[in-house]
Amino acid sequence: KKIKSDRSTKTRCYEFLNMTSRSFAAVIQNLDDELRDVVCLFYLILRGLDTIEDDMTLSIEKKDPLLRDFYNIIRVEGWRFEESGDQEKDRQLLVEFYVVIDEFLKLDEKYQKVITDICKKVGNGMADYATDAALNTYGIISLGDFDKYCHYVAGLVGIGLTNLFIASGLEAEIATRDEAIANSMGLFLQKVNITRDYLEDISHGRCYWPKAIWSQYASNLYELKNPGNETEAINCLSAMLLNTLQHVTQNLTYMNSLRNQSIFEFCAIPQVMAIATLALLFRNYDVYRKVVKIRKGQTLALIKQSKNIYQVAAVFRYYTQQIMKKNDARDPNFLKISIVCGQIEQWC
Ligand SMILES: CC(C)(C)CN1C(=O)[C@@H](CC(=O)N[C@@H](CC(=O)O)C(=O)O)O[C@H](c2cccc3ccccc23)c2cc(Cl)ccc21
Repeated sequence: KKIKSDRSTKTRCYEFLNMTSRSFAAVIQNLDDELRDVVCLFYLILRGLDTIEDDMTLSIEKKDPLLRDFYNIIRVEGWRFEESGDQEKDRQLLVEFYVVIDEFLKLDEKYQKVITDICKKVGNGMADYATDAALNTYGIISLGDFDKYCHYVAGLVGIGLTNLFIASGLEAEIATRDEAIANSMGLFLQKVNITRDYLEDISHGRCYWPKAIWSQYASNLYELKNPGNETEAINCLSAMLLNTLQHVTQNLTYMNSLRNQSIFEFCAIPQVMAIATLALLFRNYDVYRKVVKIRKGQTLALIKQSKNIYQVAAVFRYYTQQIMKKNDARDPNFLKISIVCGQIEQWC
């Protein structure tokens, strides 16, 4: 009986992984044996946290303790959560969360320690911002707030992954130990998602674009998408791109320090997707009409181009040149964008 339940709980975890994240699940399953289960569980635990944070049907009184206590919850055998409302596939993960917990508690202590530590920091960070959103104040005012929020929801994931890579013994390079560049890996991905998801987020009454940026182009974030403000909207988008591009050279340094092939591809694929998405978003008014995504065919081509640092550098060089071509001298960010693109091309 026990053996059967072991097989089914681990299998069930991978079913959730494939259910909750399309293309990325394959990348995780491609990791070396030592890290595959660890990263799969880390991903599912973070997905559980994210589902609770994103659930607009949960009152702040319910949500706050759940987020702050999640690092303990992942040790409570049998725990499940049935009140989560909106996203069906994510909801099912929480209904059967005890499966993730069972597998998590089987991990080597050194991995449990890393994941617990990150969960505690992410949970508290999310709870801090959830309160702001509940109080309906714009939680993200300054560029510092922007980097802090992204640190909580994505930068810490980079730091956690780096600690898992080092704990596994598959990576030892000092450069990856530098928390600032591991943090930067996450900030880049999250800022691209935030820039891309403008319409979806404001339709849910959430806004993650920092006031320090949008207030230079409109008196409120919702106004940006109104007819007649096209030029301001496009230039605001450039300012978001400029803020996001600043992480690229650190990320290239991080990827250049990786030695394990499966870890390299695991880290490189989301980065090349992100730069391709960012280039597509640049000066693209569709951001204010729908969620702009790169085509499936482009995704597959990019995955093939993520095998080593030379290929990744070539991809970054290509999309940086695409951005330079679209750059417009009338845009107040024109010069700064060309400078940061120059720095990226220099690195490559
Ligand atoms: C918020 C986020 C960027 C951290 C989410 N995040 C990622 O975006 C995934 C990619 C992903 O989920 N893609 C989605 C597409 C999409 O959702 O837009 C897919 O289905 O293909 O990658 C990241 C991720 C992968 C590799 C290295 C990383 C280093 C620092 C931070 C995050 C890192 C991720 C790794 C883990 Cl373990 C957990 C979450 C993530």
